[in-house]
Amino acid sequence: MAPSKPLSRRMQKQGPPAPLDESRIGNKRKLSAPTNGAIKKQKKISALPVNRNKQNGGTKYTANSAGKTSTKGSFKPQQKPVKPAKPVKAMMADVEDVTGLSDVSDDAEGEAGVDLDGLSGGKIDVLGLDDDEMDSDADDFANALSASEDEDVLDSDPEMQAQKGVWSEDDDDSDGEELLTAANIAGLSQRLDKQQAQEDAEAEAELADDALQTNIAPADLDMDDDDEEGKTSKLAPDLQLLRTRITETVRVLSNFKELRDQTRSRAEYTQAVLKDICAYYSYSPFLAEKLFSLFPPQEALAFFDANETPRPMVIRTNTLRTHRRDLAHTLINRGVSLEPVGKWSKVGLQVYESQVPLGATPEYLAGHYILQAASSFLPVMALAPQEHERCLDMAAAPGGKTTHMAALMKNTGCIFANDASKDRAKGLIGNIHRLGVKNTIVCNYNAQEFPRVMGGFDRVLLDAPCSGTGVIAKDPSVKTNKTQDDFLRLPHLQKQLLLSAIDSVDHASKTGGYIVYSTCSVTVEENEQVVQYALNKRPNVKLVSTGLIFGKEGFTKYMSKRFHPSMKETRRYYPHAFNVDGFFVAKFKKTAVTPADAVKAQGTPAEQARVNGVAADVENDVVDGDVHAAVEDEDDEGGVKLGAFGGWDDEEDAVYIERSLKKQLRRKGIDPKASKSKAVRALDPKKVTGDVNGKKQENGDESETIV
Ligand SMILES: C[S@@+](CC[C@H](N)C(=O)[O-])C[C@H]1O[C@@H](n2cnc3c(N)ncnc32)[C@H](O)[C@@H]1O
Repeated sequence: MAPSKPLSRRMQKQGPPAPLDESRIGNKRKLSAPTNGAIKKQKKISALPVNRNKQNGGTKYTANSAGKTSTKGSFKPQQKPVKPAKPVKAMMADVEDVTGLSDVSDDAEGEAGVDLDGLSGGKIDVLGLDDDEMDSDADDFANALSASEDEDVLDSDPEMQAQKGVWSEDDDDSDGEELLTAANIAGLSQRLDKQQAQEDAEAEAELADDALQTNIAPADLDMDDDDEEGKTSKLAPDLQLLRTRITETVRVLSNFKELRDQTRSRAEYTQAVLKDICAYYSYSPFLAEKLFSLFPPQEALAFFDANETPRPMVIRTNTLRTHRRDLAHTLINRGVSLEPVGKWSKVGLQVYESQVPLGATPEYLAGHYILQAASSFLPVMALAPQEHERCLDMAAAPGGKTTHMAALMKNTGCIFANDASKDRAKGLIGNIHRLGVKNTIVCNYNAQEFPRVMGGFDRVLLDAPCSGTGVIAKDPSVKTNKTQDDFLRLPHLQKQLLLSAIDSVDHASKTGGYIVYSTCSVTVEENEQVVQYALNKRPNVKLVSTGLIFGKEGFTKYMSKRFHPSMKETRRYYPHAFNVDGFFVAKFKKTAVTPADAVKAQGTPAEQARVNGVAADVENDVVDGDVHAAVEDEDDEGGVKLGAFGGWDDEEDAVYIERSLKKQLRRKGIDPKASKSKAVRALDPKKVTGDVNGKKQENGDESETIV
C-alpha cells in the first residue's frame, strides 16, 4: 500500500489530537468480529450520498457541482460555479430524507449553549453525525479491514511481512523483468535516463516548494555572515543546509549529555541554533530567543514550523439566526466542504474548500455565521455567560467574542461592549447588527476607567490588546516588529486593565462573579506574569478552572520565576499542539469586594505613572521572590484582609520605584549612579505608556473576522 501523504495543517483537525485507537493496531482489529452496530452503520453509510474523507479521525462532507453531496471523489476544487439544481429547501429535504436527519434533535438550546457537560459526550448534529455514527466510523474501518485489508493486518506481523515481501518480489521479477538483448538494451538505458531526469526534476520542485514556504529564495550559497572584506554577505542563505543544521543542533540539545561536543557549552549550541532559526524563519533575534525559551528545543522547532502554515478556516454559527446543521447544509449546497470543528464546540465549522467567498455569501450577509478563529471561541466558552446576566466585554472590537456572548445569552440580559478605538468600534457595531444582537450597548472608553464608568457586572471578559505572538501565521510582521519595549508596555497596560476588570465585577452576583482574561500571545510576560500581578494585587480573586476540555496548563515556573500553584488552572494553546492560534485563557472568581481606596488608586496620576513606568519590575520582584504573598494574607474564614489589597503606600512605592529605575538603567547599560538627569531621560514614562492615549492600538486578533 502506498504511504499516504501527510495532511497539510489546513486540512488537519483543530483541537485536541484524536485519541489513539487501539483497535487499529496490530492483529486486534483482524480478530474483532463486526458488531451489530457496525453492520447497521455500514448500511446507513451506503445510503448516504455524502463524500466521507477520513482525515485525522474526522469525517468531511463535500458537495458536487449540482449541489448534491457526492459519494466519490476527494476534496478537489470544483471547476464550475456551483448552482443548486433545485431550490435549496427542496435539496435539503432530499438530503435529510436520505440521511435520516429529521430524526436528529434540533434543539436550539443545545446548539447555542456551551454545554460543557455535553462537550465530551453530547450529540454532534451536523448531517446526522451523532456520537454513535462517529464511533461506528471506527467500526466501519475495522470491518472494511477484515474484508479487504487483511494484507495490512498481516503487514504488522514481521514474519508474514517477510513472507509477503518474498512473494511480491518474485511477482515483480516475473512481471517486470525483460531479457536484456542487444536490441532492447538501448531502449532500457533510455528509459532509465528518463526516470532519473524525472526524479531530479521532482527533487528540484520540492526544494523550490520548501523555499517558498519560508519566503526565502533557495540558494546554494555559503552560510558565512561576512565576506572576505568583513561586510555582511548579501547572499541568500542555503535553506537546506540551515534546516539540516537546525535539526541536528536541536537533536544534540535534546540529549545534551550524550550527544554534545565536549568542547562546546549548551549556551553555544543554543546561540548557534537561534542564529540559524532567525535566518531560516526570518525572526528578529530578540523574539526568536523569547519564543525558543518557552519550549524544550524539539517542541520549539515544531512551534516555529507551525507558524509557517496557516490555521484552518473556521466559521462560528450564529445561533441567534440559525442552527449549525442548517447552515452546514446550505453551505454544502453552495460548494463548501466543511465539517464540525471538533466535539469541543457545538457551533464551529471547519472549512476545507470553498467555491464561494465565505465573506460574501447571502448567509454571511444575513448574519448566519462569522469567520472566527477556533481559538477565539475559547475565552467565551470559559466565561460561559448566562441568560439574563449583565456582562462587560472590555476590549470588544470587532466583536467576535461579544456576539458569541450574546448568542450564549440568547439575546437576554445586557452586554456592554467597550473598545478604546472609535474606528474599531464601528466594525463592532456592524457585526452586532449583522448578527442580530439586541442585548448589547457599545461604548468607547479607555477600559482603565472601569469601574468608575460602571461596575457590578456578573461577568467580565478582558480579551486584552497583546503582541500577537500566537498569531504569527496570520501576521508574520510580528516576527520582526516586536521589541523589548512592547513587552514592557503591553504587560503594563494588561495589568491595569485586568485590575479594572476585577474591580468591575460584583462578587456577590448570584449567578456569576467571574472574570476571564485572554490574549492571543504565548509570552509569559503577557500571560502568567499579568495573572500573578492580579493575584498579588487583588487577593479577593482566585483562579478557577476554565472548564475547557483541552489546552496545556499555564506555567508555575518559568526560568527564574515562580508563579502561584493555581496557575495550573490557566490554559495555553499552541499552533503545533492543537492546530489553533496561540492563545492564553485564565478564569478568576471574585470572592470579596475590592476596597474603595484600591479602586480609587487605579487610574490616579500616581498610579498611572507607577504602572506605566515601573510596575513590571515591582511585580517581578514579588514574583521572583515571595510567591503570592498577598493571597496568603487571608483571614481565618477564608475572607480577605482589607490591608492586603493593592492600594498605595507612597513610601513603599518610592522604594520600589527607585529599585526598578536602577534595574532598568542597568539593563540599558547606564550606571544608575552616573547621572540622574540622563537616567530620567532614559526612562521617560511616555516611552512605556500604554497605547490607550497613544496612536497605535495593539490588536493581535484583528483579522479574526472578515467583514
Ligand atoms: C484583541 S483585540 C479584541 C478582539 C475582540 N475581543 C474580538 O473578539 O473581536 C484588543 C482590542 O483592545 C482594544 N484596546 C486597546 N487598548 C484598550 C483600552 N485601554 N481600553 C479598551 N480597549 C482597548 C483595541 O482597540 C482592540 O480592539
